[in-house]
Order: sequence, then C-alpha cells, then structure tokens
Amino acid sequence: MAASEEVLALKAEVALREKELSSLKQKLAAALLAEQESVPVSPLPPKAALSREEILRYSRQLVLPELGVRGQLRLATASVLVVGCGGLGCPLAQYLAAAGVGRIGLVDYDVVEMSNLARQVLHGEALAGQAKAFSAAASLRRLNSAVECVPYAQALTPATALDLVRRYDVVADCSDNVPTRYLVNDACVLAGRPLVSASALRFEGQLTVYHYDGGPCYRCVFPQPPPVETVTNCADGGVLGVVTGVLGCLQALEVLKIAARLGPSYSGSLLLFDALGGYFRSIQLRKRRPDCAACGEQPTVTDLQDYEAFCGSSATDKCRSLQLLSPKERVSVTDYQRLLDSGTPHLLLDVRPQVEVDICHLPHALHIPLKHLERRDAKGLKLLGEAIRERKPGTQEGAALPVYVICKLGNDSQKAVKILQALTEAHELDALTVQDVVGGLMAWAAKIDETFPQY
Ligand SMILES: Nc1ncnc2c1ncn2[C@@H]1O[C@H](COP(=O)(O)OP(=O)(O)OP(=O)(O)O)[C@@H](O)[C@H]1O
Repeated sequence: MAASEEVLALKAEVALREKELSSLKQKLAAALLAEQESVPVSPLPPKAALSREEILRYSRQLVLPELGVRGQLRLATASVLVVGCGGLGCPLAQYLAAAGVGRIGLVDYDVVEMSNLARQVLHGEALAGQAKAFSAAASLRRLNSAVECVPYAQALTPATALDLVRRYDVVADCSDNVPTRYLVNDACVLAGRPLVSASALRFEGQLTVYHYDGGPCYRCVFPQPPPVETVTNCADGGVLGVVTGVLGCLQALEVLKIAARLGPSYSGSLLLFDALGGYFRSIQLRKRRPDCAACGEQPTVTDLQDYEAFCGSSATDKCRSLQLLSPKERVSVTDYQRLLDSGTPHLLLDVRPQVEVDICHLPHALHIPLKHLERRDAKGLKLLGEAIRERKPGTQEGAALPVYVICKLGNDSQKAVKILQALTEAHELDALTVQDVVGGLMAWAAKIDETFPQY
C-alpha cells in the first residue's frame, strides 16, 4: 500500500473506533445513571458478628485494642456522606472504603477532567468526561465490594442538603467553595450530624471537626463569609496533589474515629499543615457561640437559605468571573484575533505570574505580572512605557496606542486595565486606550488555537 493510502486507511480506522468508543461511553453513562435510581434510604441493619472474610480482610486493624471487633462492627454499620469527590474526597473515600465503612454517599455535580488526575486519585484517564460521583463509586467498589457506595451526581443545594445529610451518620466536607461550606454546616447542625471539614491550597492545608458533642460549628468560627475577592481556589492558586492527599487521609482518620466511637482529635481545634516547611501545628478554636446563628441558643437559621446570595459567590461555577469593566472596555478573543491578523499596531500585555508564562504564552505579548503593576514597580512601568513608545503608530504626538491586556481567565486582566487607566490619567504613561481580552488565554485555547495548552 502506498504511504498516503495507508494514512487514509488508518484515519478511517481511528474514526470508526472513536465512534465505537463514544457509543460505549454513552452506554456507560446510561448504566451509571440507572444505578443512581437505586438510592438506599433505609438505615444499615445492626451487625452482630464479622464474617470469616471480614476477619481476614480487616485483621491488621482488628488487632488494635482501641478498635477491635466492636469498633469494626461500628464501622460496618456506619454511613458517611462525602461532599465533593475531588482532591480531598478521593483519598478520604478511598480510606473509608478500605477500612470497611458500611455505606459511603458520594456527592459531586462535576465531571472528571484531565487536570483533576494529578490529585483526584479515584478517577482515571478512561473516565474523563464522566460524572465524578460515578467514577469514584466505581473505583471504591473495585477496592471493597462489601461497601455500599451511593453516588449522587448532582450539586448539594439548599433543596437537597438536609434530606441527604439526614441519611448519613457523619458528613465530610470536601468541597472547594464558601457557599457549600455554610450549606453543609447548617444542614449538619439542623440534622444533628458531626462534620469533618478540610481544605487545601498550594502547599498548605487545614482540618477541623465541627458540631461534635457541643463543640463549635463553622458559623461559630466564621459568622460572616469572607469578601469574595479574598477567596482563591485550586485552579487559580494551584495545589500539590499530595497535600490534598495528606488532608484527605487525616479527614478519613477523624471520620473513622467518630464512626468507631473513639472520638475525634480536632473538635474545637484547627490542624494546620505546612508542606513546604514540613510541619503540623494546631490552634485552639473559639468555643461554641451562644449567639451563633446556626447552633446558638436562639438560632436564626431554622431552614437552609440561599447561600450563594449570602456569600456573594457561586457554589458551582468553576471559574469565578469578575465584572469590573464595561463591555466597551473589553474585547472577545475572536475580535482580538481579527485585529492581530489585520496587522494593526498595538501592544498585548500578559499580566500573569511568571510561573504561568513559563507554562505557555503568546510570543508577541509583553509580560508584566499584575503584582508589579499593583505596586507600581518602577522597572515594570519603564518596560511598559518603552514598549508603548516603540509600537506607537506614526509620529503623531498624543496618539493613543491600543493596549490589550490578557491573563488566564479574564479576571486579573480587568484589574490591570483599571491600573493602566489610572496611570494614564495621572500622566504616568503615554496616551493609550486599554481593553482586556474576555476569557483570557483559556478562551484563546478553546476558541482560536486548539494547540494552545490549557491549564
Ligand atoms: N455544592 C456542591 N455540590 C456537589 N459537589 C460540590 C459542591 N461544591 C463543590 N463540589 C465538588 O467538590 C470538589 C472539590 O474538589 P477540588 O477542588 O479538588 O476539585 P475541582 O473543583 O475539580 O478542582 P479544580 O479547581 O482544579 O478544577 C469538586 O469536584 C466539586 O465539583
């Protein structure tokens, strides 16, 4: 066969197999959905003895006097609701299943993405695009078929939270946003369930147990949500997978101790983990507030509320989109590409941190990180001034050079536009018109150049 014929034949074969794979994936999704219908609601029956298989399987933990057969039987009849099957939820659920917890509920509205795999260890490449709750349940069943895994491929919302939380003995918050944290807390207080909560970002993590045996709840410690702009998620700030792994395992430990009635270690105190420094420390949390809106003497939270409105942020949006500029101050990636193709003189300013520029960048962009602009860094401003003068069209005095600011997602670029506008008004920069590129480089990768890396 000539070379081009072989290529054509291979291409046809690939297309055929891709079609088959896509139909298989659809079948899998349907089968997984059907499974979700069979959600158990009845409490787990009491268990009087361990089987021969169970004795062998759990033998290494059974011989621990603190746990013993009695503790193992308690685990076998315990149920745990895991909110979020991501970086924390995966290792947590894995150890709960391995240890023989009777029933594990897995709530997550999201699907598996390639960028999850470096830390969300229950999901594999083959299940990219599938619901995380199903992927996690399938993985746990492979690990321990005796454990009942109940996937809920949906968001935990004020409409569903209380009913779901009431079906389980212990709740683990493995979510990644503030509205969900308040929602889970209030549902646990209303349902009378202990809540094991953790978070991880960059090289750091935190863990505590709320609402356990008269201890404080999340609202006792944080009566008011933090300002939206101070909250960073893993997509923006980054995280090392093993850090979520450590925190998820510690969460599992607290859950297991509660379920086996050994008592948790971190009710009323907060464990802090610094992975770069290589140390743990713990701090005392404030006691339960008598005036707490959720668990206080006269609670005002008697029903679940609109937590997104309360926190001013979304519980399910992956990318927080700020709206700091008017539509006139923004261009779409498509319009920017048109301008680029037309050869119009302009300056593209990339304001991402250096570490992200090292991952990928547009070669014609000038790079000055937002942080440098925020602190009016002299070197950065000089560089910018020179670049503007260099690119200015013609020699016309006072002519404004169009400057387009870009970042990863289109939030930092808006902040940078505000700073450049202020600098122009203060005559610290030559005349320029400045706009940001909506959606940033990730929109560029999605709509303009599919070879551009997404991260
Ligand atoms: N209200 C909610 N209901 C159900 N699942 C939730 C809710 N809020 C957050 N989650 C889930 O909690 C998990 C948090 O895990 P993590 O932050 O590691 O994952 P991620 O959001 O996929 O990460 P990345 O930010 O890197 O994309 C996510 O899978 C998210 O879908």
